[in-house]
Amino acid sequence: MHDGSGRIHVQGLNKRFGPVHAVQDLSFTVQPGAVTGFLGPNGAGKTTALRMILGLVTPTSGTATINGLPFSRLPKPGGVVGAVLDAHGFHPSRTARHHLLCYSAAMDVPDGQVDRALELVGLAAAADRKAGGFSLGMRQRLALATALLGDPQILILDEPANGLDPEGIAWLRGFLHAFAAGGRTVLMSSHFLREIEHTADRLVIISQGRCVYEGHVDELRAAQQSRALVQADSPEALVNKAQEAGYGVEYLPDGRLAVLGADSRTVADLALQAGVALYAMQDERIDLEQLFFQLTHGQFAGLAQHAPPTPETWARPGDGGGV
Ligand SMILES: Nc1ncnc2c1ncn2[C@@H]1O[C@H](COP(=O)(O)OP(=O)(O)OP(=O)(O)O)[C@@H](O)[C@H]1O
Repeated sequence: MHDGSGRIHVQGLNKRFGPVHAVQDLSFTVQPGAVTGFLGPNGAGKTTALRMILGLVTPTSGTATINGLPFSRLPKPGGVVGAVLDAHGFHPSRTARHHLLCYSAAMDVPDGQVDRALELVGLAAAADRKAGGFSLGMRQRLALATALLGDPQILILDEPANGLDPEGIAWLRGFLHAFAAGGRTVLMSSHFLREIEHTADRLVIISQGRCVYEGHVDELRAAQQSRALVQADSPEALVNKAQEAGYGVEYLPDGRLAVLGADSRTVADLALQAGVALYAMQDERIDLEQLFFQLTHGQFAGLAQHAPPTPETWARPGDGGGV
């Protein structure tokens, strides 16, 4: 039964495993009607946080609630949350349908939901094939079908795009968008911003167990100002015109101008108004991946000091280096 909220609320969550402080004072909210990407480098604490939300790991302190309740107190949790933490736990000799029937019986869900779930994830044609012969992409879909059995309000997916080919990623994106557009909630983890930036509407980025960003993907892009790089025959006249229009301008060492927050089309219009000829224009795109590295820098600090081996490391004695 859906109560119309579909909100996940994490407040001051901490988890220690002996000396490892896996999740540190983590707070964020996941809203319904959107896909929220839960992002962080390897070891950032994503899986631990998801497991705490799902009541599989006990927090050292803090709370995680779904629709205002801890997972363990949700009435009929299968109808509220469907989760995929691992797409590998299938009995290899069981068919996809048989696998789902085992779960539907355990969840007290009508058997009709099995065929619906297989249809929803595009596995209807493979329903009677053994899961042991499934590709990684098919296993991901079967895991998703399992999560959908209870017709949940919320999907929590740990690295659902892992191992998917581009077609599989595009399919997953369309699936999750439609699910969220119907007013439901998606929380999905990933360690690649690129993999998630066109799927997620909102982002929660963590590093070393702490939240370093929570907000819309577009806001993150906007935080990194774009700029147009131009070569002008009369830079001073263009600078004056751009400043009049409210744009900041920087002189680059190579003689070009960088007009901050503008695209090349806007700068071309300004140049036309100022009677300035332009010889070259380039839009500098916002590199979200770079921003992600900056935000999670602390996590990589130790690794960065350990430079990868050089080609000399692999040279065998007596190698002349020629081919
Ligand atoms: N059961 C456990 N016992 C001890 N340490 C653990 C346990 N589970 C996780 N950790 C540690 O907690 C930290 C966070 O791990 P976690 O798996 O939550 O990160 P993650 O962001 O999901 O990483 P990845 O993207 O590599 O899966 C890591 O240092 C990990 O080694």
